[in-house]
Amino acid sequence: MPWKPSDFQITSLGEARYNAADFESIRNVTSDTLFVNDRERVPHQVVFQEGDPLDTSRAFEKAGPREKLFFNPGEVNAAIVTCGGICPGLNDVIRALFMELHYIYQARSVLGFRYGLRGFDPASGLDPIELNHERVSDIQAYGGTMLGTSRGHVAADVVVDRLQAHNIQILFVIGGDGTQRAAHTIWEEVARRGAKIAIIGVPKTIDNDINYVYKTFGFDTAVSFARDALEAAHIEAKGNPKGIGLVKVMGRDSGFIAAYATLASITVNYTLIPEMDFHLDGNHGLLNHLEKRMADKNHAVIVVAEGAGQHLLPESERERDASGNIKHGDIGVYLKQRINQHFKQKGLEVNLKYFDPSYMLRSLPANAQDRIFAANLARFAVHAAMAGKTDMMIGRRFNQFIHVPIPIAVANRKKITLDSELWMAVLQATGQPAKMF
Ligand SMILES: Nc1ncnc2c1ncn2[C@@H]1O[C@H](COP(=O)(O)OP(=O)(O)O)[C@@H](O)[C@H]1O
Ligand SMILES: O=P(O)(O)OC[C@H]1O[C@](O)(COP(=O)(O)O)[C@@H](O)[C@@H]1O
Ligand SMILES: [Mg+2]
Repeated sequence: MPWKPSDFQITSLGEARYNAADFESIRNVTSDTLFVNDRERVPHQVVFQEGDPLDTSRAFEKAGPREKLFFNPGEVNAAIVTCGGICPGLNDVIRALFMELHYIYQARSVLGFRYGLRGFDPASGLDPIELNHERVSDIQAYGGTMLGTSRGHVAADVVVDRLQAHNIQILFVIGGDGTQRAAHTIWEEVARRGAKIAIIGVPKTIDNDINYVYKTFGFDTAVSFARDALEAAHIEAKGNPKGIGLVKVMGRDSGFIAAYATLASITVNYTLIPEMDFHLDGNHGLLNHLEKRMADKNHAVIVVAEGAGQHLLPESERERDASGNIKHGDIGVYLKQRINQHFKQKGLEVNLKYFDPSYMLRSLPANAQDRIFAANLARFAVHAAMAGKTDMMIGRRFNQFIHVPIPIAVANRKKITLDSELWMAVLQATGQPAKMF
């Protein structure tokens, strides 16, 4: 999508009306030097040609506590909702949002809407819960989200009716690309009504496919778990005559989990991701290559992302989920069948062990890195909201937390490019051919 200067402008609810320093609790933790002003920018690119000027026309607002606030914190009723698939760290975000709102800004109340956008629909019969210290204090120890989540459409006017009925001034929307699109439509409805409600996105996805967040929370935890699965597959492959370990991991449209788990484990011989084209048959196809490797090395490990090789599957297997996302056919099971069939037809022995740890790596509590990152996103989200920013998501680039207008964040999905350093590293670590077709 082409960038226009106006794309970079963060939407605000209006002029700042309060001084953060007037509020005792904020003054206690925020020194003057910590305040970030609205003119501080993080450039879109940091690599440039010597002699060429750095293009600063495309830059993001730097996130952080503002000296001037739009809301009087003590009058704020905030709400939180988690949408889409679960992910390690969701509870850390909820907990940190509550703690920052309650203890630092001393907001009046924090409500948690249940089971994603569905919780806003009166027809669902789901009432929001009032969060307090006791309710959130230990939730980080558990995977999933204490609020529940869901997929499926709920009209923006239904959501805004409910926000207004509860006199909410700030809504934190934790979710992936679909959720951020929903957040944008909610903001459009808020703006249409001229309501003073800030809509702030916190990016969440196990697939790590959201732009302008170098890595989403939960991704690190998922990669560690996927690495364990790859190592188990390697042990099975080496421990059995003519062993093949085949592991399917999540990654609907982007193969980041497969790629990073490959690099973390270095036991993988073939990494198959949605971004690559590959064939099974033919001279250059995977099966022929695998046959040669098995003759040579007697074992192999393959990791496949769930969205890889969909062109190989029958069309009829493709459905959509309640949110409209394509439900992929099971490439893992298909590969298992085709590999077994290939070796059987050739009269060659093979012992294939199939691992499908996909849901397991989403449901874990966050590891140390993800916990730190998730809580930081939450803190920066509260700072942005209190300053009256809206229709934006917290991102992170070049080690800086930034404000990303939601339309920019969802304009493109983050994917692995096949000429990237990441993919070169995967090719080097696996030794697989750059083309398998
Ligand atoms: N384009 C869209 N406009 C409005 N709401 C959307 C849109 N896409 C998804 N949603 C809603 O956002 C929520 C989460 O979306 P989903 O795609 O399931 O997960 P994720 O946010 O993790 O990508 C669902 O309730 C879905 O209906
Ligand atoms: O079965 P579910 O819960 O709909 O989730 C499956 C999908 O969720 C994901 O784990 C993450 O997707 P989201 O980021 O959209 O939540 C995908 O990798 C996977 O295709
Ligand atoms: Mg999504």
